[in-house]
Amino acid sequence: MRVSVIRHSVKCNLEGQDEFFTSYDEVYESFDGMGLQENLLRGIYAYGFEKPSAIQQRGIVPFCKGLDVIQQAQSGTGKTATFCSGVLQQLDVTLVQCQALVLAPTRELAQQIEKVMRALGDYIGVKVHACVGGTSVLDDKRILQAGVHDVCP
Ligand SMILES: Nc1ncnc2c1ncn2[C@@H]1O[C@H](COP(=O)(O)OP(=O)(O)OP(=O)(O)O)[C@@H](O)[C@H]1O
Repeated sequence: MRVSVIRHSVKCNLEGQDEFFTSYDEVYESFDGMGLQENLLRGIYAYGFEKPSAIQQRGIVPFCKGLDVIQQAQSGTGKTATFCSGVLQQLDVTLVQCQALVLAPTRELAQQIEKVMRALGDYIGVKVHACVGGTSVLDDKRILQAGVHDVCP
């Protein structure tokens, strides 16, 4: 399914119906209206976000509903916070085991995603770790063995 808005598009593929796309055109103009858990909302506001960006208005809720979401938007439009919010909303932090794997094409991006995930998930108590080149594999191993919810390799 494809929603196209000027320079922003969110494609959502409904699970089990991947042969065709249908429109998911709900727009949420505030974070409050998205049905996010309170501690995630606190993290979002504490990070300084007041109003969702265009891609966030369209992308966070379908992500939280478990739909497959492809986001396409220009750099700096808020895609990272969109999928971080979607991941954080669905985590069960009482289970200290890896529940999300975020793949990024560069070390810098993986570390940036780790930072945003940790900041937005601060009040949830999320444990995030970026596995990137140039750092100790032994440290990675130790941290992963101790348990994390989210890994950004
Ligand atoms: N709702 C928001 N309110 C205020 N600032 C925001 C909001 N969403 C994102 N930002 C800020 O805008 C900047 C760009 O956001 P982000 O990195 O999520 O964009 P992106 O689309 O993932 O960019 P890129 O494609 O370059 O990775 C960041 O500084 C982020 O903190």
